[in-house]
Amino acid sequence: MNKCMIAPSILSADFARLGDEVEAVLEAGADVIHFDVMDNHYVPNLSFGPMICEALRKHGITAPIDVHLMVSPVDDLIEQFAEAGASYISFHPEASQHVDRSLQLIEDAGCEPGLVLNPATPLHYLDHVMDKLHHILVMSVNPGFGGQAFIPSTLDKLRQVKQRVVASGRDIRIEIDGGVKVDNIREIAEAGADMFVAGSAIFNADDYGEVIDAMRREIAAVSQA
Ligand SMILES: O=C(CO)[C@@H](O)[C@H](O)COP(=O)(O)O
Repeated sequence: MNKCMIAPSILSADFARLGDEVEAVLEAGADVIHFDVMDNHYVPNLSFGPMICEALRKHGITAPIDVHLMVSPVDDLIEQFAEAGASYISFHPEASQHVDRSLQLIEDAGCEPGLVLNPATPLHYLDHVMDKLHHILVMSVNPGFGGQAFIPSTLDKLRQVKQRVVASGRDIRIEIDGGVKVDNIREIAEAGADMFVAGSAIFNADDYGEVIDAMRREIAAVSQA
């Protein structure tokens, strides 16, 4: 497995200065830009679509863009995000009529496919599709808003996802999203995550680099233990 990745969620960025904000977190050491797409239907909030993703690419952002689709239906947006410059695209299985087909559409569009599991979404959604997954995103809050508190029961869920990934023998990233902070990232890493989405913890700080460095130190403490 490659190194652990820090993925700031731009949902907590200053939208009036989005290009500069994304450059700033990348300069501060982020690996991936996490892009939360909300449709005010699958989740009770509305965020941004493919035009903003394309604008970031035009602004010169070359880092991977990790698109998290909180939308229903799913398939219509896949091609649009691939054309807009998405690198990874994940969706919620209960929002897709045909999960295998949606995963294949992402792959065919040239992006890395992933599935997202809400805190109460059963793991059986992973059955029969592990061979198609590049990443599994475990939500540690209910989707729709930044700044929520981490739900502790998702640690056990992470451990179970990790077991499934190990049993599959495949190199599937395990991503965690929601309420990730410097003071809980170590136990999250211990439970099996290797890609960490953090919105408010990074963008609400005065010094993005300080938070990202502190997160990396906490994660490194697990690998050295
Ligand atoms: O997908 C979501 C929320 O639906 C997340 O990506 C949040 O944006 C993470 O924000 P913090 O909990 O880190 O503030």
